[in-house]
Amino acid sequence: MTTPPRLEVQNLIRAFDGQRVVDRVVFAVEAGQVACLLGPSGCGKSTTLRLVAGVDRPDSGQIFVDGKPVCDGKLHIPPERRSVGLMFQDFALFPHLSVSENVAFGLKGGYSANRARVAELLERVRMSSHIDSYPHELSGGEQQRVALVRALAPQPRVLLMDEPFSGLDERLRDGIRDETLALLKEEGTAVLLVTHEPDEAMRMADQILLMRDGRIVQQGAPYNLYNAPADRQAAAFFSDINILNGVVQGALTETPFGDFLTPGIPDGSEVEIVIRPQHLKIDFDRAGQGPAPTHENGTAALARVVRARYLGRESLVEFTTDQGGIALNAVVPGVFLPPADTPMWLMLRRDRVFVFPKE
Ligand SMILES: Nc1ncnc2c1ncn2[C@@H]1O[C@H](COP(=O)(O)OP(=O)(O)OP(=O)(O)O)[C@@H](O)[C@H]1O
Repeated sequence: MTTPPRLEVQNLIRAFDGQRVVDRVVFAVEAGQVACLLGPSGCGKSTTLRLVAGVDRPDSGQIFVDGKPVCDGKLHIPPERRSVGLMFQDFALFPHLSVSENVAFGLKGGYSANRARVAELLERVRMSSHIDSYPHELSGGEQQRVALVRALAPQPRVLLMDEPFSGLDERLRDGIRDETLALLKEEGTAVLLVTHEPDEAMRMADQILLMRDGRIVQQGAPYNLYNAPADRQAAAFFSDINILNGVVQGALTETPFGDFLTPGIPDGSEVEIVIRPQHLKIDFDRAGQGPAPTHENGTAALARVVRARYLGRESLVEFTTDQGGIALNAVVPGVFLPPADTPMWLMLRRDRVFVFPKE
């Protein structure tokens, strides 16, 4: 017999004032997996999380924990009986309780009956020396670590996290994210984490659930979402993008960068050819001569520099192609600041190009 997923959600629908903010949402999270609900503000991420937590009820759909229903058309198991831990944005620790008492809060028998578990968890997040401190004596990052182990102390089957790192200083964030991830993996908890930051989802998730207007528009490993986005908006969510517009003729679309295969799209349809700025190749002009076409990069097109800016780790160079006046941005590692009007040859890495019917 196969083990059911730790968390499974089937056809979840929730509407406010007749407007669906969660629309036929389906996903599953396995033990030891981090799934990130990712999407722009207002797309329904927090509402989905609240439904799973049990603090709100869906209009229809089912939620299962370890294969057992906790919510369906009739059944509504209250939040405290779902084996689900919560860690929300304002992870407020109880100010009148010490660190050890905070961590032991959800444990039967309190701190005195659970000294070993509390000590082990605090050790795990390097907070042992603060065991008797009170929340106001801790930094934001320290409070966050205590909040994490408080949520994990009762060994929930599923941990729900809503923008848990958003209150932290940016320099602290990466370290705490990595530490959190290591602890979650060790505990083997299934995690559903809400974020609107693609970088956070890429860093944390085994599985990204990309949401838009209440629906999950794509789900899969970070690599797949980045390298095989479902549509233009999904591509644009993870980085800036360049778009070349074209029209299909005989399963091909002609551009200054050569022809692109557009099979399955009817003749005369408009398409968008999308490429991320870091996937453009740039070559110098040699008296009007550019690089020869290649299988990997197609045909080179002559372009002029509009503006170049240094961004720290990389440089952003804006171009316009001579043919067709197409505006294209290229991201180049390090310092690369050619003056305006410099002619250069651009190529598109064919394996990094996405073709979508125009939306
Ligand atoms: N109790 C409610 N009553 C009416 N509308 C609500 C309620 N809760 C949420 N909404 C609406 O549902 C939509 C989705 O909200 P939700 O908080 O789930 O989005 P989100 O993706 O988590 O956004 P954010 O990242 O800004 O928190 C929003 O338009 C919001 O105004």
